[in-house]
Amino acid sequence: MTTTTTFTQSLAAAWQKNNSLLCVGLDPEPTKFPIHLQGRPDAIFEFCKSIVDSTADLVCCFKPQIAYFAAHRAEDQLEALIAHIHGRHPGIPVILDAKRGDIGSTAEQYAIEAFERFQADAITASPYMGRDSVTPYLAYPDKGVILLCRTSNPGGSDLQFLDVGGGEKLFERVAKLVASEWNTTGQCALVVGATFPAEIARVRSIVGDLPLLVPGIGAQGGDIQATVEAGKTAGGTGLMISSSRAILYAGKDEGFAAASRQVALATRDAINRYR
Ligand SMILES: O=c1ccn([C@@H]2O[C@H](COP(=O)(O)O)[C@@H](O)[C@H]2O)c(=O)[nH]1
Repeated sequence: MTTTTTFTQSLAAAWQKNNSLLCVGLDPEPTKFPIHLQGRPDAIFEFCKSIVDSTADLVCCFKPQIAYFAAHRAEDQLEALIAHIHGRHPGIPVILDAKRGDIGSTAEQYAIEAFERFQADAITASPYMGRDSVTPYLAYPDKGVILLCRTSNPGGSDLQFLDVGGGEKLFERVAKLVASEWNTTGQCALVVGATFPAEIARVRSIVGDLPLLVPGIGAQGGDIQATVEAGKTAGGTGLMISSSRAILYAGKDEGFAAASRQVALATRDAINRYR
C-alpha cells in the first residue's frame, strides 16, 4: 500500500528540517533579471531554478505566483520548475499562488490545472464565491487549500473589514468558517498579510493551529517581529512567511543567486529570533 504525504505533513517536516518559517515567493519579472539571462527563451526557468537551488535548505515552502509565468507565456517553464523542485528538493511543498475563485464546474478545472498539470502541493483561492466554489479543491484530500482572509494590500480593508453582523468582520467570519466547517480534509490554511499584525493575532485566536500564509514582509514593509509574535503557534510554528521581490532581486549580476541566499538566510534568522 502506498501512503501519500499530505501538504500539512510536508510543511511540518520542512519547518523542522530547515528550522524555517520562510516561504520564498517566485515572481519572475524578466526586465529585472541579470543581463546574462535576458533574451534567453528559458530565462524564467533558469532564473527561478537558480533561486530555488540557492535557498531550498532555508525555506519551509516555495510559492510561485502563476501570473508572472502566464504573462510571459511561460506556463511550460512553471511546470518544469515545479518538477525541478520536487525532483531536486523533495519534501519542500510548492504553493501555486493563483487566487482562483469560480463556480464549481470551473473550479474543477482549476484544481486539475494546479494539482495534476502543475503538481502543486497547495493552491491559493478566494472564499468569496462560497463553499461550493472551494469543494473541488477539497476533492484532492492531500492537497492544501489556502483561502484569502485578510490580505496584505491596503484595499483589502474595503470588503474584508465589513461588519457582517454583531460587530463581526468579514475576515473573521472567513477564518471561523474555514477553520470550523470547510476544512474537511484538514489541509486548509489562510492568507493573512504581514502588514496587519493585529489581524494576524485575531485570526490566530480564532483558528487554533491552522497554518497561515503571511505575505507582506520585505518589499511591502511588514514588520517581522510583530508578524511572528502575532502569528506563531505555541510550538513556534504555524506560519509560512513569504517574501518575493526582496529576495529575488537582491543581486543584479551573475552572483544574483548567492545574493538571494544571503537575504533569505538573514530573513529566516530574523524570523527565528522571535519564535
Ligand atoms: O494578501 C496577499 C496575498 C498574496 N500576495 C502575493 O505575495 C507576493 C508578495 O510579493 P512581495 O514581493 O514579497 O511583496 C506576491 O506574489 C503577491 O501576489 C500578497 O502580496 N498579498
